[in-house]
Amino acid sequence: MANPTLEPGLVVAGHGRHVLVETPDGQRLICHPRGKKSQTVVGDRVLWQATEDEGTIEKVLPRSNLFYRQDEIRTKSFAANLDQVLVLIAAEPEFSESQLSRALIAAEAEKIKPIIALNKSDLTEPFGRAWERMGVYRDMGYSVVPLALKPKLEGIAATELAALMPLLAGKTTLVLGPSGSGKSTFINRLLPGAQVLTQEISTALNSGKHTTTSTSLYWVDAAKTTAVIDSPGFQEFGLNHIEPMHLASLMPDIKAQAGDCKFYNCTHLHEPGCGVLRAIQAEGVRTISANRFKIYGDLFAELSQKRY
Ligand SMILES: Nc1nc2c(ncn2[C@@H]2O[C@H](COP(=O)(O)OP(=O)(O)OP(=O)(O)O)[C@@H](O)[C@H]2O)c(=O)[nH]1
Ligand SMILES: [Zn+2]
Repeated sequence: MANPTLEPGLVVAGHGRHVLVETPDGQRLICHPRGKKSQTVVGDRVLWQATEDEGTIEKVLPRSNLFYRQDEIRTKSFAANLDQVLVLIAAEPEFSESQLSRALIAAEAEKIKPIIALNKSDLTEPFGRAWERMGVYRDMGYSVVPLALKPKLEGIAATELAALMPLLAGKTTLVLGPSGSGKSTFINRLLPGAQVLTQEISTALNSGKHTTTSTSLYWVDAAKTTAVIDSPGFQEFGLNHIEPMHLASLMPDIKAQAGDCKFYNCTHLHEPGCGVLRAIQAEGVRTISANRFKIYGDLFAELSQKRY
């Protein structure tokens, strides 16, 4: 039997090694990890033990998934136990297709469903161009949702947000995106009180220091069935944890053509009888865009470098 003094909880915010744990009755308290090694992330289900006024994390329960990126020197975990990842990009600043693809690949690798949201639909011209660029992602089966999150744009904003809500309902969604895409605006549209909450959490976790928490989980509904997790904008999205030979299977457009390659261990870069290269060289309708094939090739090279 489990130790009776261990209480269950959900990690709802994290800053460095200190986390905020929510108990089943809705209380929140600061917890510290026991020992140096235990790493908790937002979304973790844990068992904690009360100390004088705070708590220690005694155990992290098994995760259904962990969404993370990894560069040469370190692993950066975003969150655990996710149902889906909402990749929020915008008409402006222009997003990098390589960064978008990396986020999608990381999600596929953990079998987490990605949804793409393209914000700032009010900026008609750049939005039109961006929407067109998203065509290949729609073709490979991803949901691409238009958004206008800026509060002033009540008309479109309300309709588009309403259209997104059924996709979020009953799920835990990590919101991910480059700086300036509108992540804070999104959280504040969904939860008008979120800014205040973020501030309170920051203050609690940093003992008043002026730094923001890195990641927080917000309940969207009173019944606590729908949650969104925000995360800080990222610059680099390393995928060092992915084997180069596994890459094609995580890119739906490449995967779709990789079935009839002559060699079972085809890298899809130079082999004769390669289905991917055939698709790239085909006249007429392109099933793999030149951009995506370049991203594949660049990533394959990057992931094939000596690992540490
Ligand atoms: N035109 C337009 N601007 C928007 C829209 N949504 C957000 N913005 C603006 O885009 C800018 C960036 O929005 P934020 O919500 O701060 O973006 P963020 O993703 O949280 O950025 P970081 O905090 O840097 O990660 C702000 O000036 C917003 O007002 C939109 O639908 N249309
Ligand atoms: Zn091939």
